[in-house]
Amino acid sequence: MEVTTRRHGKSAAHRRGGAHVDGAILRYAIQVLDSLHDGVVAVDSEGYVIYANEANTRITGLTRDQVVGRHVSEVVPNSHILDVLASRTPLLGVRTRVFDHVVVSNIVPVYHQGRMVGAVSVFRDITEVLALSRQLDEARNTIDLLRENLTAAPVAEDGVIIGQSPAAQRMYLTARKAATVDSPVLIEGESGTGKEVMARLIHNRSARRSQPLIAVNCAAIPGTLLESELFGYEEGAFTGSRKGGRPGLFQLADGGTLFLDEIGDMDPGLQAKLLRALQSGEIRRVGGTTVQKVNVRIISATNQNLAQLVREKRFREDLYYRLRVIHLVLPPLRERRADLPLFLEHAMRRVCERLGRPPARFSPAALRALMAYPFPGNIRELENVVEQAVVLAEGDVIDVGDLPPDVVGAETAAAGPADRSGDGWLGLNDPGTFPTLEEVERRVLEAGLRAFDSKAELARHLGLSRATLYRKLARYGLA
Ligand SMILES: Nc1ncnc2c1ncn2[C@@H]1O[C@H](COP(=O)(O)OP(=O)(O)OP(=O)(O)O)[C@@H](O)[C@H]1O
Repeated sequence: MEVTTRRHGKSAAHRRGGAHVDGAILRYAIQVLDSLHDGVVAVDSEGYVIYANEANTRITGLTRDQVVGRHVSEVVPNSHILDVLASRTPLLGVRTRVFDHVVVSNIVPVYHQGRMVGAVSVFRDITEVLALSRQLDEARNTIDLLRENLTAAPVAEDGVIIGQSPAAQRMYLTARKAATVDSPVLIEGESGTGKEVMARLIHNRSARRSQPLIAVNCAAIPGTLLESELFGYEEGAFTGSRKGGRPGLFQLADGGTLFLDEIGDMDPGLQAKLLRALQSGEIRRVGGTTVQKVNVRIISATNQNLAQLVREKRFREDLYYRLRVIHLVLPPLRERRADLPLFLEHAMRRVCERLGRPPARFSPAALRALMAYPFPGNIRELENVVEQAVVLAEGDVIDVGDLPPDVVGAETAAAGPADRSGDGWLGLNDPGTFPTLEEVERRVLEAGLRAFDSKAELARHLGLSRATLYRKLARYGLA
């Protein structure tokens, strides 16, 4: 390779005389190239490597001996140097993966006396930059998530716990919107998840709040009786009917809200009459001939899967869609563990007030046991457990011994070494209880939240970034 300087117009080799100076300058130039932080690889016009600097070794892990003299395609199969040789035009800012590094290169053809003699690639390792930018993205996501949580709904309102989990907050926002309109609302959820509480919250925030909210449990009243309960009856409609007849709940709720609990248990004949009343906005008393206009907002609830009842033809499809204009699904407590401390504290305050006792608190061990218990009866069961414990406790600290045996047993079962080590812990012994991967992930996250002091520690242990852990927790309503 000939190296010349043009500082004084003449070649330095010519001025200082011969090969000795060329050699010195060449050595100096090579020192310069080797001291660069960026990698440099030069190839001849056929693509054989004639030079690679030290940074190339640091970045690619390949020594000079492994590179120089070999064809560039053997060294880095996806190298863009060959493209430059073929096109004879520079390629700037091109990104290439070299083994486990990502580099960004500027590749230019080298000309000597008008003839292309090769190409040189100067590249920079951006692996770390990419990793940092990924971390920055994750940090941004976490900030967004936290900001969303901070600016979202309150955690409690009018004695109703909303909860902190994103699922609960979303549900609350839907309920708040539901309060601004008159459309029918269907609330689904297991027993004790707070369906009636939610219905009252919607009514109390709506323009109808000064009018009555009438609640009726459709499962508790036999079909024919329920019809006259809902629509009222005329005098003489049936044996034993009251003189002058009686107004129905629709009439009593006029201007307000009618809460139809356990709607899934309504018999098919009555379903048809209810649908007619909702479509026309008119009701007809049992035994009556005239119709009466009513202005009633319907909120219905069920702990059954109404869509499934529709599929089984046990619930009218047209009525289902009529009732389900706004659809709220209340999660069971086991799917919103992050909200458990709020519910426990709320129940404790209420129970102590009701019993006229000074405020009590849970010992850490009692709290751990409660956090491990699945509460199949949901918030209602949680309230009963707290009341039982407060009644049994001697002082103002509720300890494990004050909790019902079921609750304590659950923790032992969840944490017992024999259980945890065996496949039985996840129900892997039986196809009937065999979990999906999602269920396994959820259960591991739930257990992790109990086992580790902080989410940062849990994320580290699971080998997840904090943002990924937060996203997963949010997905399962555990954030
Ligand atoms: N968000 C909440 N905040 C505070 N307490 C609640 C909340 N939700 C429910 N509760 C309490 O839990 C108990 C059960 O609530 P609710 O009767 O509304 O449940 P439900 O889903 O309608 O039950 P069911 O299906 O058995 O009728 C009530 O005592 C209620 O006060």
